[in-house]
Amino acid sequence: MSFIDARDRKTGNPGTAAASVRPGTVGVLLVNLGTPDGTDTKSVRRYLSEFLSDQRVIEANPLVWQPILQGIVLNTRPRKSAANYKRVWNNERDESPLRTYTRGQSEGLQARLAADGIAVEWGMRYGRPTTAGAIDRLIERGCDRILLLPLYPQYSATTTATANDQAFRALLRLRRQPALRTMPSFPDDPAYIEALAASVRNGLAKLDWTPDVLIASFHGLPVEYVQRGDPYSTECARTMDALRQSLGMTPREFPLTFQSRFGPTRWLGPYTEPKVCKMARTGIRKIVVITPGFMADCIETLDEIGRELREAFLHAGGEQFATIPCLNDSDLAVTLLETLVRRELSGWV
Ligand SMILES: C=CC1=C(C)c2cc3[nH]c(cc4nc(cc5[nH]c(cc1n2)c(C)c5CCC(=O)O)C(CCC(=O)O)=C4C)c(C)c3C=C
Ligand SMILES: [Fe+2]
Ligand SMILES: [Fe+2]
Repeated sequence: MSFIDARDRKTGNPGTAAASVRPGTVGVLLVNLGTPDGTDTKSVRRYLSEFLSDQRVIEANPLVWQPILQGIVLNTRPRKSAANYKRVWNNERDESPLRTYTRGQSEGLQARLAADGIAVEWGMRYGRPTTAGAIDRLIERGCDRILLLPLYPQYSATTTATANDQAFRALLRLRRQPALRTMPSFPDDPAYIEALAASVRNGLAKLDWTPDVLIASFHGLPVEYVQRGDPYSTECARTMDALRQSLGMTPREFPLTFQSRFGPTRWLGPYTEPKVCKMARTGIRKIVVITPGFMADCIETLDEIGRELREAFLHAGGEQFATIPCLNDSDLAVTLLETLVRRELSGWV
């Protein structure tokens, strides 16, 4: 038995590899990070185990890292993370907000592209729905050309590259592969900056107070990864330069910070929480926080920023704290995705 046949059988979907392709259909696959299936410790442990075993995410030697992960991290972190996930969970759908918004983005984009005969599906890098399953669904819908769109405006090997890896890994199973095109990151694309600027303006207009400072908090990354060539921090800076210019703000009025530090190594700074607490202690009383690197609200924005950072700022002497939601499945987000996709499909449609 060949490798490919064995894998086709394993998916239980041998027909997708050959028979059902109607040549000519173009598909778009939105990929986000991933999320646990439930808020129980076991589901969170399973998810974190897959996520933190990815060598794109943790570059340490697996012979050293796996005993630490399995023996220490996965015996402590899942309980705390499960409690955090419970606080932000979408109980109506029994799923995490990240999954709800990613589905919403996919459905919104599908509605915009249906008349052009373009199929849209969504999947996750870790957990469910899987990237491979989403590719299978696109193939079942007749796609022989797929545009892969990792939902990260700023490129990082830890996010964009591993999403691409996973899609190409899924193709390993297939005898007849679709063509796969990957979307470049879009850190200062005018369509992205316009959507962010509009969301800032909308968010500020809803407040009956004016912030002393607007803070842009991005997910962090180990400094060492940047030193080895990851362009993430440069791309975050490009986003901020363009967004400040669009809003007519200075770095002092609209600083860039990094959140979600994990582990003992040095991460990109300044770290969001110490920076914000220092601001509170030095007389800044009212802040608004936006998280432009996240296309959808998730545990990192809703709990770490919306709850933990709020508490820390108020505790340090702050008086007013608000967050601006991520683009989520708003019209702004869907218009952004449609603009990026239509441009990137040039030559295919
Ligand atoms: C070394 C560890 C990590 C790196 C590197 C990392 C990079 C990175 N992550 C995102 C986006 C998200 N991360 C999310 C959660 C999350 N991230 C890490 C660790 C690293 N991330 C952990 C351990 C967790 C889980 C948090 C917990 O409380 O257990 C999420 C949210 C997922 C959700 O379901 O809500 C996102 C989104 C980016 C953009 C990035 C690199 C730039
Ligand atoms: Fe992360
Ligand atoms: Fe976090």
